[in-house]
Amino acid sequence: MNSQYPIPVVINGAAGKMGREVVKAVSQATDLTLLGAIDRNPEHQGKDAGELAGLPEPLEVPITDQLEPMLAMAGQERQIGVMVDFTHPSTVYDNIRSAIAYGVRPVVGTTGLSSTQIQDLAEFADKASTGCLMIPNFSIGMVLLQQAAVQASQYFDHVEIIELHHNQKADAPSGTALQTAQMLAELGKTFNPPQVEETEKLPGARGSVAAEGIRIHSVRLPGLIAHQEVIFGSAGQIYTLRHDTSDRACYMPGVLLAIRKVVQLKSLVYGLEKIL
Ligand SMILES: NC(=O)C1=CN([C@@H]2O[C@H](COP(=O)(O)OP(=O)(O)OC[C@H]3O[C@@H](n4cnc5c(N)ncnc54)[C@H](OP(=O)(O)O)[C@@H]3O)[C@@H](O)[C@H]2O)C=CC1
Ligand SMILES: O=C(O)C1=N[C@H](C(=O)O)C[C@H](O)C1
Repeated sequence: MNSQYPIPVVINGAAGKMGREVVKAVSQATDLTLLGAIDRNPEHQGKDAGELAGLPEPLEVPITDQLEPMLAMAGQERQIGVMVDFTHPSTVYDNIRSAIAYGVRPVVGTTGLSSTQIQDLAEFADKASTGCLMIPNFSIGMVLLQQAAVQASQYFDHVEIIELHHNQKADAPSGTALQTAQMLAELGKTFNPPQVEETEKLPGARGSVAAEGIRIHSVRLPGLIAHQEVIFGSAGQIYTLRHDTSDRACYMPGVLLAIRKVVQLKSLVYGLEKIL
């Protein structure tokens, strides 16, 4: 592939909260070109993606709900095309398979896929020798939090995760909290050995166990964006790691990096930390 051409990018979910940020970020990057802006919302069909995202000038890229024709077009470009997906757990699996079928590289921010679906997509990408980046959290702060948590988990046997999000979020727990629990579980020990026999007077009061005894608690409230605490405890001490987002712009350096990296990959890679 010739890298003298900008990478054509199709954004799926372009009218959503994340999609609008990605429209702005991609349109401002000189090595990328916004080829298509997909969104199912009937209210936004035909609107200019740039104007919808709050840019002062139109980008002359209209919002359309036609994903497949747009992927077909991206698959015909001189440079490998990329589909960025920030949609919904109910549609992302099919979107990824379609993109790969058209030779377009998916960069997936949408969370809520099951581990079976992720495994299946990894096999599909592998067979097609097509790169796919699945990244539950694009912010550098979260990567650093997770690294610190992995380090701390060597010294603490008790840990719980609290994730807090806006109340428009479809999936619980968050993809990030699940990934964090998985990272700690990979250490090979079981956390939170029971100290007493517990009774939940209300089902779910103690959260849900993700892996190796690690519990995740999910909070949903208007006014929140995305936040996570990993709380370690041992006799006489508490060690708390916390990450807060105040603007979805925090994800954009990670999204742009992923777009540039995915065109070089031949299989599915999970997690921002793998491409830093
Ligand atoms: N990886 C990361 O760093 C981050 C990941 N996320 C994840 O990204 C995803 C999107 O988040 P966000 O932008 O906040 O969500 P929004 O609801 O704001 O945007 C989602 C967009 O996808 C559309 N959509 C919803 N359902 C479908 C469907 N079945 N088929 C096609 N399109 C659909 C929505 O349309 P409509 O308005 O009609 O519903 C909307 O335009 C979520 O899974 C979220 O968890 C979010 C932030 C960061
Ligand atoms: O829905 C969100 O907003 C977010 N979703 C991702 C997740 O589920 O981990 C990433 C971040 O927490 C924001």
